[in-house]
Parts: sequence; structure tokens; C-alpha cells
Amino acid sequence: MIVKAFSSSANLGAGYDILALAHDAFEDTIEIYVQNSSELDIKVEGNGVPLSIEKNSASFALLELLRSYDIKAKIRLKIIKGIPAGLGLGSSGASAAAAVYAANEIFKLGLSRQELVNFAMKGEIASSGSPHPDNVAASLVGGLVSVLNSNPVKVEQVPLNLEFQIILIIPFVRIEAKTKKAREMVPKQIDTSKYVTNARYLSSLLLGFIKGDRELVRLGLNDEIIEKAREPLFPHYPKIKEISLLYDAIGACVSGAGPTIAIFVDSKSDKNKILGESLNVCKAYGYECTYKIAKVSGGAWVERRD
Ligand SMILES: Nc1ncnc2c1ncn2[C@@H]1O[C@H](COP(=O)(O)OP(=O)(O)O)[C@@H](O)[C@H]1O
Ligand SMILES: N[C@@H](CCOP(=O)(O)O)C(=O)O
Repeated sequence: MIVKAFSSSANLGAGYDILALAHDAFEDTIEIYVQNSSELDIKVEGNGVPLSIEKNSASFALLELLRSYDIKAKIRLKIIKGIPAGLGLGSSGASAAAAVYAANEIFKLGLSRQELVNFAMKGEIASSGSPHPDNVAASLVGGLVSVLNSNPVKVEQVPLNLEFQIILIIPFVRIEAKTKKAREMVPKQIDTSKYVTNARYLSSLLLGFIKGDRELVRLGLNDEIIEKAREPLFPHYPKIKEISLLYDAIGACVSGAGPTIAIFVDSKSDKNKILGESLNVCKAYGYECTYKIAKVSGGAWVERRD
């Protein structure tokens, strides 16, 4: 069986560990081959990803799912990475999402996409040390998702009534265990005033997407806590955000834990100026940088059943 899952941008300003948006910028492919066996045995194949079961987000999530159903089988898990890892594009999450989606189909477990999030998120322990559910939820469910509860995980899709594309500015800045490090930078305590400001941003962002109100999204795509704490990881962000707003983007935020920057644009935005000047910022920092212009995508899907 061949299953694919798209990349995602998590957090979206004040939605740390809550919001994530699936987009068609990149996709991972999982090929899974199963033989009968009295034992559970998983073999990981692939390039550019850990091949140890405990260190690969896809196999770690798959192991969790199969163990919880006491499934015994000999499994070959081939991961064909299309989503560059460590750049804030939900790469580890997409693999985990595709792997559990495939197992659900092959072993006819009958779990919903939302229920599969509980298992896929475990894969993020392998990649970042913590089971953050946002990226995997977007890659499984599709669209814009909000994580409403953590244990058990409850995920809902947010209705999107606003037309937009996402310009992803992708600096090839490789930081070992980037998301793990970024999560350690998150403050353990915050001022109530900052919490209230961020809650207002999140409220405005969600209302903007649901009502199709561009100005509410623009107001909401901000964050006073996480992005600020993590700024040393992406010094290029403030200038790119300034340029985006200058040329009438809807808004801009850090994609996940970065370094990728997600810029929301529509017909009112001067996309060429935004893209050109943002890439110049990357160059000024000495980064090799690429970009993608993406749109919102669906969740994981079966490419081939045999
Ligand atoms: N299947 C996988 N796909 C991508 N990265 C993986 C996978 N399994 C483990 N990893 C590890 O996870 C890290 C990338 O994940 P993360 O730091 O969360 O960044 P991102 O999700 O932005 O790609 C890398 O260190 C990579 O080796
Ligand atoms: N909520 C997480 C999201 C990490 O996204 P990634 O694409 O950078 O892995 C966090 O901010 O830690």
C-alpha cells in the first residue's frame, strides 16, 4: 500500500500546539508491505531519515498503534521523503500521519482521522521529544485544524471562508534537533497580560477564517510569547514580516518552530514584491533559501492499495 501526506505549518502565531494548516507545498510517501508473522517486526527504509524504529517518527507511531491493538506482523516501511526535515514544515509529523493512516487501512481498524491523531502524535516523541499533535493533526485531517484537548486528543477542522495562498520562505538553516531545542525555549511562566493579548490574537484569527474577514486574520496572525522567545532561531523573521505587511499580505508568521516563514497572501497582496524582498532578506543573512507558493490541502490519502 502507498499512502501520502502533505506538509503543514503549525502554530500560526498565537496557536502554539493548537493550530496547524495542511498545505500542498510538499508531500511524504509511505510504502508499507505486510507479511503474516507471530511477532511484530518493523523494518524502516528510506533516505535522509533515521532508520532505527525508535528514532523515526513514522515507525514510532506505527509501533504504538500496532502494539495497542496487539497486532503481530512483519512490516516493511519505506519512507520517501518529499518534505524537507527540520525546516518547520511538519516533516516528521507527515510521515507519522501517513504511517498510521496506512495501518488503519491495511488492518481495517476503523479509526477516524481524528482518532488516528492520538497515535500519530506519539511519533513526534521520536523527532522532538514531545508528542505535539498539531502537525500530525493537519497532515491526517487536512485543512486548518484546532487541537481542542490533549488527552485524549480532540481535533476539529476550522471552517475556512477566506481565499488565500501561502508563500513559504524556506531558509536552509539546519539546526540539530531544531524543534526539540525550540520547545525548550518556550517560557514556563508568562505575564497574564501577554496571555490575554495572545488569546485575543487567536480569537481574532479563528473568527477571521470562519467569517472570511481578512482584517480579523491580519490582526490575529501575531504572537507575543512563542515567536518572541524563539526569535534567536529565526532572526530573519521580523524583517520578512515587516515587508509582507508593507506589500499588503494578509499576515505572516513562523511556520511551526521555523526557520520557514509562512506569508498569507491574496489578490490584494503584491506577491512579487513580498517574495523578492523576502528572499533578499535571506540573502542578507547569508542563508541559501528557497520558496514555495502553496494552497491549503486535504489530509492523508491512499495512493495505491496493492
Ligand atoms: N520520518 C521522519 N521524517 C522527518 N524527520 C524525521 C523523521 N523521523 C525522525 N525525524 C527527525 O526529526 C527531525 C525533524 O523533525 P522536526 O525537528 O520536528 O522538524 P520538522 O517537523 O520541522 O521537519 C530531524 O532530526 C529528523 O532526523
Ligand atoms: N507546535 C510545535 C510545532 C512544530 O512544528 P515543526 O514543523 O517545526 O516541527 C512547536 O512549535 O514546537
